[in-house]
Amino acid sequence: MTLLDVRGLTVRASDGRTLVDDLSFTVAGGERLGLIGESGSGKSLTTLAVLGLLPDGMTSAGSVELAGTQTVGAPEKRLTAVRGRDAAVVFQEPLTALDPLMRLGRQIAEPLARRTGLKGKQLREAVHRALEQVRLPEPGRISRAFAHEISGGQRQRVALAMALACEPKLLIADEPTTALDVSVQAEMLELIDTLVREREMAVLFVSHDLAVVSRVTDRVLVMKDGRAVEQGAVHDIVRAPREEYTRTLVASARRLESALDLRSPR
Ligand SMILES: Nc1ncnc2c1ncn2[C@@H]1O[C@H](COP(=O)(O)OP(=O)(O)OP(=O)(O)O)[C@@H](O)[C@H]1O
Repeated sequence: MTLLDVRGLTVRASDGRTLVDDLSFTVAGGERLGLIGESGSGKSLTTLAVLGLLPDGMTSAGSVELAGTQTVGAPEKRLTAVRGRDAAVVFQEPLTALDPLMRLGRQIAEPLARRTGLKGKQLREAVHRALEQVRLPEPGRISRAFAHEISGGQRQRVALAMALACEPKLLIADEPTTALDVSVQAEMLELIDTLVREREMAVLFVSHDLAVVSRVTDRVLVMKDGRAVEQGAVHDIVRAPREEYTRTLVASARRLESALDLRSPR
C-alpha cells in the first residue's frame, strides 16, 4: 500500500524561483527509496516539504499524501499530528534535532511517553532500551549527558533513537552519515539498515552519494535542478544508467568505491 504519494510537488522561493519542479514519486509501506543528486538539486527541500517544514517564505504546491494526510497547505495542527507518528526525520547534523540545554534521556523520553504513556521508572527503562537499540553503551551515562558531552557519531545515534521512539511508518534520513568519519559512517548505515528492517519501516534516504544510498535502499530517484531525472531499482541504475547525469553519479561512486578498496588492508 502507498505510504507516501508525492504528485506534482513544486517548491518556490520567496523571489519566485522554482527550486523543486513538478516532482512525483511514491513510497510503499516498508519500501526504501533513495533521493540522490548533487548539492542544490532539491533533495532536502523535498523532504522538508513532505513534513511541512519549509523555511519561511517558501511555498509549495501540488500534492503530498503521507499515510492518507495531505501535508501541502495543511494547518500546523494537522502537521504536528503527522510528524513523529507517520514520519520522523534524522538530519545530517544531529545538533539540529537535539536541544543543547536538555539532558539526552529527557529528549528521548518525551516522544516515548507520548506514544506509550509510560512514566517514572518504566519510562526510564524504556529510554535505556531505546539507547541500547542504537548500540550506545552505558545508556545511564548517555541519558544524563548533554549533547556537547558525547561524540558526533553518538549524537547521531541519539537522534536516530529519538526518531524511532515514535515508531513512525516512514523514516526520513537526510544525509545522516555525511558529517561522520568514514568508519563511523559505515556503522551508522548498517544500524539504520538493521533497525528499519526489523521494524518493517519505510525509508526515504537522501544523499549525494550513490554508494551510500545503495547500501540502504532498493530504489532510487535521481534529481537534478529540482527535477526527477530518472528512477528505478538501485542495481538497474548502477548497471545501466539511462541519463548522462546519472552516468556521472555512477562513475563518481565507482571511483570512490575503488579508492576505498585500494585503501583498505587486504
Ligand atoms: N532557505 C533557502 N532560501 C533560498 N533558497 C534556498 C533555501 N534553501 C535551499 N535553497 C535553494 O534551493 C535549492 C535546493 O536546495 P536543497 O537544500 O533542497 O538541495 P539539496 O539537493 O538537498 O543539496 P544539499 O545536498 O547541498 O543539501 C538550492 O538551489 C538552494 O540554493
